[in-house]
Amino acid sequence: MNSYLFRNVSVLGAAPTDLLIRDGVVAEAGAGLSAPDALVVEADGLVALPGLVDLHTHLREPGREDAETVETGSRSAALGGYTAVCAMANTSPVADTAGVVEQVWRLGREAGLVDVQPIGAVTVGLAGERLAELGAMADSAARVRIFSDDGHCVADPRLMRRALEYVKAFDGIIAQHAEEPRLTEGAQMHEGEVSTRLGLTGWPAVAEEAIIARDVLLAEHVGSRLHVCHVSTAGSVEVLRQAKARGVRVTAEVTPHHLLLTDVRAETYDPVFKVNPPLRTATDIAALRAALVDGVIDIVATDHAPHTVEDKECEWVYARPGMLGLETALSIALDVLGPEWDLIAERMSRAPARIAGLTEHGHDPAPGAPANLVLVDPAVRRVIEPAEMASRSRNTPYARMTLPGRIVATFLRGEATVLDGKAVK
Ligand SMILES: NC(=O)N[C@@H](CC(=O)O)C(=O)O
Ligand SMILES: [Zn+2]
Ligand SMILES: [Zn+2]
Repeated sequence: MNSYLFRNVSVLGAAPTDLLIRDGVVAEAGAGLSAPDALVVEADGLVALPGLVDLHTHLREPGREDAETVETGSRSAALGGYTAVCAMANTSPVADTAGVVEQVWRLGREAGLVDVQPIGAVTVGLAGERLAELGAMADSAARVRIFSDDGHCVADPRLMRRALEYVKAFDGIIAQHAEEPRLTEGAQMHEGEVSTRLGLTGWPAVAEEAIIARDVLLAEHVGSRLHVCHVSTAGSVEVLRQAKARGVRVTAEVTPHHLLLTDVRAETYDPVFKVNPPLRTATDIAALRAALVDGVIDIVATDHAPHTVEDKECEWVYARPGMLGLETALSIALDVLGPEWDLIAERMSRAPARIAGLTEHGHDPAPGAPANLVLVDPAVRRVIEPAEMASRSRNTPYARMTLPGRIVATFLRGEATVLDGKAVK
């Protein structure tokens, strides 16, 4: 096992110091450390953060290895500064059995670039009809604690209630894709001025808000934990604000793209901007940003959703919804929040690690902490080139945009997964 000595690193923006990484932990911190056996990383100008944790990643394996694999998605994650990702269940076959979640978990260990924590499906085949074997997935080697039918909403309120009740026994969470399906039939983009002008069927904000309102009431009624995926509207923020004020056990995420891009992008008819929930308005963005700062929204999660060229470079109405996110998330956060390192560490590492129960992750780099961390150069501005991404897919909405921040190095349990901005394996 290698040891590393970071010279003159700024831990979360503090005055520069040295950090010694040894045996998988941060062994020492302080000025002028020496360790003759350690590999030296000259870290002037670099900021050390706890390794990022993504609560919402689509790795596509098993079933759509042409779009992403556990390995390529893990590499994408490491390059984005992540040390752990939660893999969504909408694979083929669906991750609705102990067998499939164990397979994904094992593939993650084999790739060895980030910790891959499988999410289990709530219902068999994501069909929304009967509960999947939640207990068996929880007891499996993958130790599943988060369950989600993401891509689909658990629309049946009785099923949602039973799922919330069921996972309470092992402090599990239901992560809901909040979309009332009857209100979004045929929907192509946010329902508003732009959809009217373009003549595309709208996805109204109320389709999200109505499900969140229902679910916080259900979670309150049964005393269970609810997590709301990809919150996208100002109205959702208000529902969550009220629920949290009443003490409902609800957490919520926002994606980088919903913090930055609006429905006006649909004017290009470029399906790279087609996503679920859809890009909303500037008013929504302002509310989401404020909620992320004040804590009504707990975390940033990427909803990294790779799709092949065939599924994406076609007419808007035929294109699959979804965008890449892992390799650009920290840059978007920096762009949106500025160098607010403590806030970024909280929303992108500590809080998601807490919610997911990933106890090895989300620790600030300090003596005794597991060495899951990332070194960022905030001074660099980089041009996003889809062809340079490690993801097997190319559907980034940020192509050719200039964004702040470069991930210089990522460490998983004290071993580099990224060095000099390049994946180690
Ligand atoms: N976000 C998306 O537009 N697509 C996701 C599913 C989802 O997150 O709902 C996908 O799996 O492609
Ligand atoms: Zn979703
Ligand atoms: Zn998703």
